[in-house]
Amino acid sequence: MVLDNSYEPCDFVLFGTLGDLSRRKLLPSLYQLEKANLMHPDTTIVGVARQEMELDTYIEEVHANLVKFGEKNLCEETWERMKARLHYACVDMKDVGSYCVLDDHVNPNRTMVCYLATPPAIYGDICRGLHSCKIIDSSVRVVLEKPIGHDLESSKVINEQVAEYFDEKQIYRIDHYLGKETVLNLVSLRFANSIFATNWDHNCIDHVQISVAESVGIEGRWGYFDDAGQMRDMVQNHLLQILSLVAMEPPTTLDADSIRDEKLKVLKALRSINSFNINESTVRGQYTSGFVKGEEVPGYLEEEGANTQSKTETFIAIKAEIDNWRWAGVPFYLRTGKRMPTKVSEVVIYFKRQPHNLFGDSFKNLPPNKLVIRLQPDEGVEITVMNKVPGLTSSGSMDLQKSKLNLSFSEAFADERIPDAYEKLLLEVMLGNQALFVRRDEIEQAWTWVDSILEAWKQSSEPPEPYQAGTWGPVDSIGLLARENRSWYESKTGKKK
Ligand SMILES: NC(=O)C1=CN([C@@H]2O[C@H](COP(=O)(O)OP(=O)(O)OC[C@H]3O[C@@H](n4cnc5c(N)ncnc54)[C@H](OP(=O)(O)O)[C@@H]3O)[C@@H](O)[C@H]2O)C=CC1
Ligand SMILES: O=C1O[C@H](COP(=O)(O)O)[C@@H](O)[C@H](O)[C@H]1O
Repeated sequence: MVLDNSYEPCDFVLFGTLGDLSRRKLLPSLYQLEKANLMHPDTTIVGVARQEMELDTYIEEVHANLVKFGEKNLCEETWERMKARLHYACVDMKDVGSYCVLDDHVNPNRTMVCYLATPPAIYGDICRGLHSCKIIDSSVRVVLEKPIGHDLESSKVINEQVAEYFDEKQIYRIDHYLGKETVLNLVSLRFANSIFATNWDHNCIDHVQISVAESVGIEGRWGYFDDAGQMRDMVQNHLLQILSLVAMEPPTTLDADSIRDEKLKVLKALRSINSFNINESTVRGQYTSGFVKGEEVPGYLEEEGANTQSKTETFIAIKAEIDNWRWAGVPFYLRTGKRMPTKVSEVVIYFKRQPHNLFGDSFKNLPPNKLVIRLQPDEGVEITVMNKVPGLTSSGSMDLQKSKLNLSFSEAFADERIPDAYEKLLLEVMLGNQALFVRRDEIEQAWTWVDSILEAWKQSSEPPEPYQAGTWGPVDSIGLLARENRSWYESKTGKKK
């Protein structure tokens, strides 16, 4: 990409610049944009935190973080350019009076991007603080990190607090999965290929599987995770966003609202899961100690800081149904968990079997065609097809074999570096394009669906099923598909389930 005339410089103000997300993801992503010459020469980066700090110390801090979490061997020329952009402002984000210091760092004649890498509980305080020093006008953009709320009600409160000062057109809600190259590729795969565009419905598709497995546990985040669980941490946002992109109708254009309107319709069409259908539609689990990649790991209840009575789920499998014309009768099976054998995210489309068998008794059960979209790692797309085995047979019958047409991005685009999701998203905010950010109504609709499941679990008083770390989740998750004569896709990168 090359910067064009429409790309304006901005003051990129990073609230929570000393926090984990900023250090591990945001500052390294800004560095990569710098390296790729995608930062406007006049753009500045203003780090904001509550610690008193000289600019030189902040610069040293950023440098150390880039080395630790970004590139070991920083490109000196890139770093010199990035360093020249850095400012630091000390603000107690809960103290309205402390925001005036920002006047010394931002230029009122330029676009200001406020990235709130702080706990969502203080988003309202930050907006109030910015308002108090008269810094907000219609050109200011605000970026909100997830999770926005804990349920529909608290999400509405946060959204309202921000909406008091910012119009929806100024608000960029992050779901970092929308910045992943392969998630974006769902749109091109579906709508740039007529072979898929015309076969993408209940006439041709039997069912869809979306799996997002992680081998890590909760990584020292007990306080946050135990309150959230896998449902709020992964399903409410990432899995429902992937599902929406897979299931949405073709948007009229690729502009932000066309895409978001279509995603919203999918979320609205999701059949409610409640106490009547909770047992047949969901399975939740909690990991016990085990081995992941040969290393012994503790169970969830033995993690540092754990409450040993916790019933929080670390694994979920859901049979989701979309009540609309396109998807009637096509289940979408979602599965996500911590401490699974490997890190792998995939969407697998199972097409319907052939209506009639031409190939004799040995091929009575021809396997269905499958489209496997590997989101991470080993990003790529694979289709399984049946082929004639070359050669002659005395009976004259045809021998068939299952083969794979495999497009691996690392081979096909060997010279291209796959950017981190945050690089893409930060660039889009600076360009002022909201297409990859989640609109308020989408977030609230997703909460409506998720809250109903959480409420049904609460009423059932059943604890999550234990599963050993290093496995693919509780046995019942296999049953969720097996009772419909289906099974989970066995990932190439993973072990047998
Ligand atoms: N870390 C991650 O991988 C991910 C994080 N997120 C989201 O990103 C956001 C930030 O998370 P994370 O970086 O992990 O959190 P951290 O707690 O590591 O960082 C938050 C930062 O906000 C600062 N802060 C909090 N309150 C105030 C205040 N009153 N005044 C000034 N500064 C304040 C903290 O300052 P101090 O250090 O002084 O307390 C800290 O630097 C959260 O919304 C989180 O949910 C989302 C996805 C992944
Ligand atoms: O948002 C989150 O995502 C990560 C997984 O992200 P990925 O890009 O590594 O797939 C997850 O580990 C974390 O718990 C969650 O908050």
